[in-house]
Amino acid sequence: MPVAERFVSINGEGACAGKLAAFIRFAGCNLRCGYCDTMWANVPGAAAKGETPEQLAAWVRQTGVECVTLTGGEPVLQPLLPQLVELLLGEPGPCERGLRVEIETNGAADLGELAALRARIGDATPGVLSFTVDWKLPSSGMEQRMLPANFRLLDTRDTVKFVCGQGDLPRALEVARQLDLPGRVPVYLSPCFGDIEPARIVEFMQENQMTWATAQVQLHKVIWPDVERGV
Ligand SMILES: C[S@@+](CC[C@H](N)C(=O)[O-])C[C@H]1O[C@@H](n2cnc3c(N)ncnc32)[C@H](O)[C@@H]1O
Ligand SMILES: Nc1nc2[nH]cc(C(=O)O)c2c(=O)[nH]1
Ligand code: SF4
Ligand SMILES: [Mg+2]
Repeated sequence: MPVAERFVSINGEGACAGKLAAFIRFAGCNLRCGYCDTMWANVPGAAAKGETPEQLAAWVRQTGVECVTLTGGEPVLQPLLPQLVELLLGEPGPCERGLRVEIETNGAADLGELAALRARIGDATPGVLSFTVDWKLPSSGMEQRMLPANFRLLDTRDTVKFVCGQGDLPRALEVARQLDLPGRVPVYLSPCFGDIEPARIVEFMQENQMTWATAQVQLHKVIWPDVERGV
């Protein structure tokens, strides 16, 4: 599998924000979001080290952390991802309750196989798998690529993330309602970094009584504003 980088940091996004996590970033993506902060990992021929699922699972074990984030680029494009996920879910984890494996995915890669794997494995493995799925909004330039079927596969273990740029907030609310997310899947609203004031997101939530949504700023960019890799 083409690994652009792997590192331990605190998770800066999603339901595990603030917790130590082992990150594996795969090279290559099927989208080109205008704001992408990891374009360096997406370009054809991006530097990547070939590693097997077994090697990656061994590295995760050696880190000693409980949370694992599989990201990219677009991790769901990797044909061996289900194999890696199955290995990770079978790991005992540092606290003997298994690993919390999170897949960060863009909404434009079919989640059917991974959702079926999760249903098949069920409670038989110690680990837990969750999907953090973006719905790309107009400012990304990629909204037409979203696969609504992906969002029907999600439940309370998962997260739908709306990265909001200028003018995107009303569309995020409309999509959340159309996809029947409130009360069914946790929803996070995150500012496209540097593009809109986070306070604008909070105001919008207040104006629209979005009690079901969570506002979130990318924590790692607050802590390490000028560092692009390895955090
Ligand atoms: C780099 S992407 C990799 C995973 C997958 N390709 C995706 O888009 O979800 C990880 C997360 O970073 C977010 N992201 C990328 N650039 C961003 C930016 N400039 N501001 C805020 N979030 C950003 C994406 O929207 C996504 O939720
Ligand atoms: N610290 C940190 N947390 C993250 N959570 C999701 C990330 C990603 O790029 O998918 C990310 C990242 O790049 N760094
Ligand atoms: S889908 Fe994710 S990795 Fe791909 S361009 Fe968009 S933000 Fe970047
Ligand atoms: Mg990132």
